Amino acid sequence: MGSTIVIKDVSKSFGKKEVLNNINLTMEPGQIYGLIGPSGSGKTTLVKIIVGMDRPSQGHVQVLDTPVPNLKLLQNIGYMAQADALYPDLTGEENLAFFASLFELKKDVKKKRIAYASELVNLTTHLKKKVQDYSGGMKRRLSLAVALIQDPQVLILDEPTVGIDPALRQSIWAEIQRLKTTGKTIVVTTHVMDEAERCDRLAMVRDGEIITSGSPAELKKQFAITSLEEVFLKAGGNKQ
Ligand SMILES: Nc1ncnc2c1ncn2[C@@H]1O[C@H](COP(=O)(O)OP(=O)(O)OP(=O)(O)O)[C@@H](O)[C@H]1O
Repeated sequence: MGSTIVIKDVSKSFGKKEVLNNINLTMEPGQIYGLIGPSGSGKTTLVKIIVGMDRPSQGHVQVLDTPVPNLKLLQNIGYMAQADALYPDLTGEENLAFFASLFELKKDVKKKRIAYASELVNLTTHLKKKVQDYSGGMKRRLSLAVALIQDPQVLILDEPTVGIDPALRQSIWAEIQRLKTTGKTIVVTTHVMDEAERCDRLAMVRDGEIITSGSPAELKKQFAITSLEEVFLKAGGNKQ
């Protein structure tokens, strides 16, 4: 098998507005990739194209050697969107059961996955509550549990820890690191620099282009500075 994700010459326009310009990236198993860049730079558009929710205007994407979009691929892609896509009238548990039912999971596996995912995001004691009564952070946590429910090979997390308190953020990151050691490919968009530090590779997106990429240490070296925050400000900040 080749790379998990191959993004080749991808551009995307909405009407006359070009949002992505000739993106090329490959992503390998057992690695965490961070997409960082200012608001509106195109990160969400890029991850939606990887998932197959948006189509590129030019270029193409392959995930697990399969051209995107492909319905079967969704069994192997866990996607946590920036906006929570949950059913407010259902309980947390019912939401998880519903999303689990979209995948080919045996009954006992499904039960275990629901227990694992709700435990991971610390929602076990709130599973019987309706989602409309959840706080914003609880909804984010449930969305993360949904993304993990089918034990996908590829995890795509769009700002996964926004609204999540520091202690839980630590445990979620510990789990992301563990999942990586099982060979999964993880893509995270983030504005949080200590999260960017935890990625193996970073791609900095600005105005729809990848202006630089490399490991956190490489980027710091390239810009001769010690913190990623400075890399962000130097390379990713407002255009002068
Ligand atoms: N469906 C759409 N129609 C028109 N313009 C869009 C659409 N989706 C995104 N855009 C535009 O594309 C640009 C990139 O948006 P995108 O959400 O990808 O940025 P982002 O880097 O993820 O931002 P943030 O960090 O704030 O989430 C923005 O200017 C946005 O307004």
